[in-house]
Amino acid sequence: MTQDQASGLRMMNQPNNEKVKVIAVSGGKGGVGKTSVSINTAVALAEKGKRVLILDADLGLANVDVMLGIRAEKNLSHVLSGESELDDVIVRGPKGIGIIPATSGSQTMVELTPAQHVGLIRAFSEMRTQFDVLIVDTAAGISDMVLSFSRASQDVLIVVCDEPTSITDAYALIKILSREHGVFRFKIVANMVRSLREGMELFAKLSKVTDRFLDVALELVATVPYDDNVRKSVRKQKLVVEAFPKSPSTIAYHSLANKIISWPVPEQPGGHLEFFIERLVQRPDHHEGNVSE
Ligand SMILES: Nc1ncnc2c1ncn2[C@@H]1O[C@H](COP(=O)(O)OP(=O)(O)OP(=O)(O)O)[C@@H](O)[C@H]1O
Repeated sequence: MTQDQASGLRMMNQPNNEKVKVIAVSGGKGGVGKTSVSINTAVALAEKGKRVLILDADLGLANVDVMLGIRAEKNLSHVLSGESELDDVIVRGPKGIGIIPATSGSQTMVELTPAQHVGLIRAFSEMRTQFDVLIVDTAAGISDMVLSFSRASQDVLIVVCDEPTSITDAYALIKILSREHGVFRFKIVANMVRSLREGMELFAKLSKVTDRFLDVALELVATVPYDDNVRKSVRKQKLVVEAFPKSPSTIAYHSLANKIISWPVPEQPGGHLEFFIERLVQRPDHHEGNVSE
């Protein structure tokens, strides 16, 4: 689809001009806590009155719905194949958050075909469901899908934890996003840390290498403590923010949610998801940097 076609679709289908904040949550490495950060923060935002939608773009492994014990009849694969619209696959989670489930684990669709990519862009431009924040829980690694969602989002959150490969994989992701996709600002979440200090040290480790080799700006936006209640609540198929409202990680997710609310949404003519779709269709060499300058 060309950009012109994309504009046409938007003009036909955008129901209103509400501004939407789109945040990609990435990590480079798997298992760092991306999904936990995405859904707990989503529920914290919902508790503050925001309408939140999570796109589970972790196409290799269905995650969000499993973590919440939700049985989804339809998922992103039905949208990609053109059988369903995005509005029809959205399932409701705690506090009314909307979830667009990923394809099931049996389907290995880590990379999208060009036709599926076009289908996804069309699906977004035709979506009628109203929301204030879209959180894209991307897959681990640096597939095209991760790169295009990160490029298209206003804010890119990178989750890291204290494991050597977490820092190197986060660095690899930041390098490719900055060098080839025009993303220069990154918001770092230090996860599973034993102390605030450990979080700051982790951030310092990553900034040291990015400052030396890349032209990017990193900001530490959250330090989520290691918290046994995260796993305990998963076993109950609940989220820690619901099951343990006073737990240290819950407090950290709420503080991240408050920050997210304070981040400006860039002024875009037409509003809604226009910029997101625009940037999903953009080729990597046509970028201008993240929008949240
Ligand atoms: N703050 C935390 N304290 C303790 N355990 C945590 C914390 N955050 C996440 N975990 C645990 O770490 C494991 C990995 O978390 P999660 O599934 O959210 O990671 P992920 O990065 O999305 O992984 P994947 O890429 O494999 O989907 C889970 O067992 C989760 O319960």
